[in-house]
Amino acid sequence: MKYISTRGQAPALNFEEVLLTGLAPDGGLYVPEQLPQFSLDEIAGWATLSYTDLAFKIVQPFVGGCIPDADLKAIIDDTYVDFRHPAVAPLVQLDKNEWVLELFQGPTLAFKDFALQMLGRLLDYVLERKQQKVVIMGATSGDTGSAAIQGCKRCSNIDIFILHPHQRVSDVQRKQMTTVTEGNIHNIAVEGNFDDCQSMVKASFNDKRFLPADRQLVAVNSINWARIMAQIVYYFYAALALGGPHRKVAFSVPTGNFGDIYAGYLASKMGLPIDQLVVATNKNDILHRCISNNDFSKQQLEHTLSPSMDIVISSNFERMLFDCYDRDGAAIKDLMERFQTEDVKITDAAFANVRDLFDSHAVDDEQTVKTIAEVYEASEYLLDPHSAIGVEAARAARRNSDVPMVTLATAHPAKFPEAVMKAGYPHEPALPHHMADLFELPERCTVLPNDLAQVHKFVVDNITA
Ligand SMILES: Cc1ncc(COP(=O)(O)O)c(C=O)c1O
Ligand SMILES: N[C@@H](CCOP(=O)(O)O)C(=O)O
Repeated sequence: MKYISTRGQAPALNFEEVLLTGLAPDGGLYVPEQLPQFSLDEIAGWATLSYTDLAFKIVQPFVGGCIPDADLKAIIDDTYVDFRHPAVAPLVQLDKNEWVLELFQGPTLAFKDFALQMLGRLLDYVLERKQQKVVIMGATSGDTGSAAIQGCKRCSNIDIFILHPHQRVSDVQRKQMTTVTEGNIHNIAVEGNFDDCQSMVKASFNDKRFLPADRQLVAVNSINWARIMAQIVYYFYAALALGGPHRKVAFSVPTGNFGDIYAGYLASKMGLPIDQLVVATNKNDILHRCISNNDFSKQQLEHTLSPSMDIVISSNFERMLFDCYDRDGAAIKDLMERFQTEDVKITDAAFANVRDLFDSHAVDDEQTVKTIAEVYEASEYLLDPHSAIGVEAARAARRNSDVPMVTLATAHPAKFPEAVMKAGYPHEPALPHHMADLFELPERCTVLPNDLAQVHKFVVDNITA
């Protein structure tokens, strides 16, 4: 399995190389040259597999022999041990043909654990084998950071630096990151927004000269292909549980960096019959405007009750556009470079492709709160604000009520007490047992200005010997 860049000018890599990188040297993102294809009969044969056995079937072809099967199987078997539900990703029914897929049963209570528990173990395995030390830089709007820290904190070959927007993540999210005080974990609160953090991380990948020569820079954000790969699995798992592949299923996905829904799009390209993919956004609705109206113009980032989706510049949309432009790397390079400085439109042909693949809907804070309240009233099921946006978008954009519609519940409501209590829930939702002492633990975090040179100095000064 080879991985190529969306901008067409970088050397192809194998899985191990792509795991240990971030952006391609031409500024693009890596994607598989060819996707594995599964027949309906093959997929149907997986209906009784456990989550981990299914994950192995889907992940193994992407690894392309870089890790022996027995070792890969052991890594995947270990990946979900800390999930709190035996199904790993349980489905909960809200109404006739309306479901939520709970992706928050992992250690940090968000869907990011699915990929970052695996990524941490893959990195540990590969780095031990190569006896190599690396630096991780990641940007978070609240959830990737803690999931990456939990996934990687035991890896002695990794120093991890996580940038989050200062005072713009929830208290639970911040404490999940800053109370992990192992020496190789560094939290940086940037005086800026998530886009600022993400653009500093991407700039670091584009020019790595700030790092000592013996350290490679590795990504934990969804620019890292391995993140996307692990997220494909739960689309198959949910569809199989609801009668797939011989019955189509629809998905609604709370969206920010476009990694999660892109994984759903890949699942369908790999052979899973999916009826509809709904891109659900908050008021930061560039993706909704682009998908519905070919308006790909950047607007000021707004802070909302769903802070993890407060993202304007969405990394993985480029991966999807690459396909919608018939894999024309030069056209994507031109489009993405112009997108930095001007309002762009995608070509008519690419727009038609996008419209074929996705529906979209944007939900503001007022409606988010209303949906949390309505769903709780109707079924006593408490949604977090991100998942509520997914449910609301599913209801608004749904095309066929005979098809099961699955909303990805991307976070646990206890991470976002503000939104939940605005919806009339009488108290802060309880944190699961393993986090009961979160608010008593000491925190370690460094506040830095929105300045790349200062962030780089901090990174270099804190790399362990
Ligand atoms: C809780 C939650 N929901 C949804 C999203 C959006 O997912 P994606 O960035 O993969 O589109 C995020 C962050 O990315 C998140 O943390
Ligand atoms: N919502 C994310 C933003 C980063 O997204 P990623 O999937 O690219 O890591 C977060 O919670 O940090």
